[in-house]
Amino acid sequence: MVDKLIAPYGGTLVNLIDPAKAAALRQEALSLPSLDLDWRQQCELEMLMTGAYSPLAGFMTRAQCERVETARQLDDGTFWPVPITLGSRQQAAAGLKPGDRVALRDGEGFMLAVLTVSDAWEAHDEWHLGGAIDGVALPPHPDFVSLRATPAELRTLFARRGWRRVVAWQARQPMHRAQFEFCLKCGIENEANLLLHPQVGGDITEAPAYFGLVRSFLAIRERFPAATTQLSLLPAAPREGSARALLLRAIVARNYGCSLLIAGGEHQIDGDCRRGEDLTRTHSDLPVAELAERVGVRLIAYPRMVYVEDRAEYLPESEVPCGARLLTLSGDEFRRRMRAGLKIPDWYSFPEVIAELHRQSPPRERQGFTVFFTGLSGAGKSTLARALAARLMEMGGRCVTLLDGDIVRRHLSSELGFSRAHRDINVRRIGFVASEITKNRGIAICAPIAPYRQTRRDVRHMIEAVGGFVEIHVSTPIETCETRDRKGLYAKARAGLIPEFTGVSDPYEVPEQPELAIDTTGLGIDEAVQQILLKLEHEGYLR
Ligand SMILES: Nc1ncnc2c1ncn2[C@@H]1O[C@H](COP(=O)(O)OS(=O)(=O)O)[C@@H](OP(=O)(O)O)[C@H]1O
Ligand SMILES: Nc1ncnc2c1ncn2[C@@H]1O[C@H](COP(=O)(O)OP(=O)(O)O)[C@@H](O)[C@H]1O
Repeated sequence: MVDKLIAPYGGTLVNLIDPAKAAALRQEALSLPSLDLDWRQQCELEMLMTGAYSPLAGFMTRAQCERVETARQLDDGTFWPVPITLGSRQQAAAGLKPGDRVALRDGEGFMLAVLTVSDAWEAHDEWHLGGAIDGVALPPHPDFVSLRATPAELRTLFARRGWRRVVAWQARQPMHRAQFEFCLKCGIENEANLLLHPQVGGDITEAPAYFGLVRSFLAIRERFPAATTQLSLLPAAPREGSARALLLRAIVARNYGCSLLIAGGEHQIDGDCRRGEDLTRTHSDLPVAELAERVGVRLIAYPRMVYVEDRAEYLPESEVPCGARLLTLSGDEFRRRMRAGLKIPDWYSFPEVIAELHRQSPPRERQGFTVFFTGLSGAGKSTLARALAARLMEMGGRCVTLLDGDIVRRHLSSELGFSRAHRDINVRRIGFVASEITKNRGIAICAPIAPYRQTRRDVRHMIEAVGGFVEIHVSTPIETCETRDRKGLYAKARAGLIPEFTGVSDPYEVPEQPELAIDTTGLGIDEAVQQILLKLEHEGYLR
């Protein structure tokens, strides 16, 4: 049995923040240029400053990157698998040269560190900066404060609890029973403690699923023996699942005090469980296990785990008795059931974990969505939007917001006209408000002309990230609209009294793939609304 926690990679744990110097650095930064880091760069900086990337003490220079790419070595010959770099497209980065100092800030201007530039080069339309870091403060994380710990803090905690051999589970995905059982088994077989280290680096405003992930870990933590298991958040940004990235994770695990790392075991988008063997052997161009040994961390390949019904337990496939009845659920089937709100069997995942995932992304009928009408003036957008809102409110149980053109132009866009630029601003504002409503699980109904394809596409992307988006092209031809001419605008436009009038003297780009197209010529309003309701029902938005 080992008698001490594994030493950090390179021997000493790096800590780039000296609180005694912070005030002086902040003062100096008043006269320094600044770079704003995006969330990914902030993650990398945090990993450097806390020593998770020990022995690195800054971003790599070009020569160091090349050496890592070709020989996988740092200057002193230490093995290192991936370049750690800082690239920026900001103007402030362009003029920097070796010897310059630059303040690194988060998107809000909060100061994180000062970088002393030792190399600056241009590649892929970006300025790359290498150099040493003087840390001022870690990026602020207002969420899950009690679950955050630096490598030094975790090491102190482990030492206090008498932990000497720790196995890490670094995951970007929720843990189900197969992974749970395997982690338990690893702990027992290796006489090791377990660090559950979900990888949570990301932009929380863009990826709200992160909260559900962490809550699902809080739920499953209760299933592990409390005395031997620790849950903490790893502020690392996602990387592709390559062998090199795995080796970097091994270094990170070591710096956090772990001498064992479980490799693989997460569900992939393509539906199958990624197996440790895939990473350590089959798909690798590197002798991964050997290199991991140089890092000092033993990789434990996650095998294919199957549920053996007769024994009511999970086993690695290789240990399954001959002829045993097995149960499996593919990743695709799991996601289909989650989307539809169907039951997930208890043998697959713990009910409290599923409950957290459901809370985070409820089935479609409880998600927010936006119905986005687009079409010419007089096509019937407002009429249909109002009638649809009324029908949805009549059904009850959902909050419906109508963002009709008139309302928006009065309250949000009163200063705007009808130039292309102004129409774009108008439609993007509508999209932003609708995305907030959708994110908070309401129904937004929008009815602008929205004549430009690209703008509509951008709005769709923004909203689809947080819920549903249903585009309805009210495709009533201009002849009908002009005959209706409810407000007399077409007559005025033809007479040249209104410039830039959509369909007359301004373009309307027809939607290519709307969820629904409705020509209201000779169609009753009720019939049209019925078509929309059927569509919403069919897509799963309505019960
Ligand atoms: N030049 C010009 N072109 C088109 N429409 C005009 C114009 N000038 C005023 N109006 C009136 O404004 C309404 C369209 O505003 P929107 O906010 O929906 O337009 S846009 O999406 O920003 O293009 C539109 O209302 P609807 O008839 O309800 O579509 C018109 O009544
Ligand atoms: N099936 C239908 N759907 C919507 N509007 C219709 C329909 N049939 C006739 N109309 C009439 O067409 C006009 C559409 O005007 P409006 O809804 O203000 O259009 P928009 O908002 O697209 O400018 C209204 O006078 C409405 O009564």
